[in-house]
Amino acid sequence: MQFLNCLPLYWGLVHSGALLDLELTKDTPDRLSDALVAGDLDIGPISLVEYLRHAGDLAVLPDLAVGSDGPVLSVVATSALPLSEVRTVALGSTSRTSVLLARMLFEQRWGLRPQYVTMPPDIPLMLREADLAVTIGDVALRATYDAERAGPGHPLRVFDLAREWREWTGLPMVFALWAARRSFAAAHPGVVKEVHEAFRSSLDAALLEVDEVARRAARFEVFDPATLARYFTTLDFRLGARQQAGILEFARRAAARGDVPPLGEIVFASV
Ligand SMILES: C=C(O[C@@H]1C=C(C(=O)O)C=C[C@H]1O)C(=O)O
Repeated sequence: MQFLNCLPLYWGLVHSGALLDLELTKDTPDRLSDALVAGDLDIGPISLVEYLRHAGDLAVLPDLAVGSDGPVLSVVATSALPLSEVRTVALGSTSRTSVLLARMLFEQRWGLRPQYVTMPPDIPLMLREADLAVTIGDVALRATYDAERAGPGHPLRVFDLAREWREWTGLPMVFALWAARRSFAAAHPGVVKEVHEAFRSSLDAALLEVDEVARRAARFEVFDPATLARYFTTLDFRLGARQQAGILEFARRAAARGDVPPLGEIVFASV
């Protein structure tokens, strides 16, 4: 995914030369999700909502996710107004899960009924059309840091949607996971295992030397090394019991609203 959040996952692939014989694809999460579902990708990251819509066709790679157990810094609602005065909401077009999370929070947690419009993820443009903007990824991370740096004088309020979810449910939020199409996993178990191992060890290596990863990444990103190191260690890449409980709770609430079919169980690929 062409977001900073995946850099630790891909970091070690470059060093180890793993997966060089596979074709790697880079795109926004919404497009990668569509490609996996359509069968144009065999293994890839998938936004949680899209997983829930197609769980029957997919096998989840264990122990790999993009989420957070508390604030995530890069999934935010931004507004010049207090929430109670928000009437219109612009939802960023690269997100599937965070925009549904935002709707749940508005409607079920805060008891508000704003009008929604979907737009490309550009906060100034979104705030020209709507009272509040929901964005993910690097744009959202920038908004968090601008607000932190400016302090109380900042004209915009920034709401971290993973923090809101955690306060609401007591659980981590999982935004994306990795999955293979089940037909592919059945036909090529060795490839799924190899890809899983490559990602896992890449991630472990990156998190072990996170300051070095942040320092190098800062050379070609707008964020400084300390900011990047904090972000990489804020993200939760695990898919353990708590994260799975977070997924099941999100699935239950999303199904109750009619946004996704009910989730039976999470079927994992054997690796
Ligand atoms: C934490 C993030 O999670 C992302 C949120 C997604 C979504 O809302 O659909 C999809 C992929 C994840 O990368 C982020 O992008 O900042």
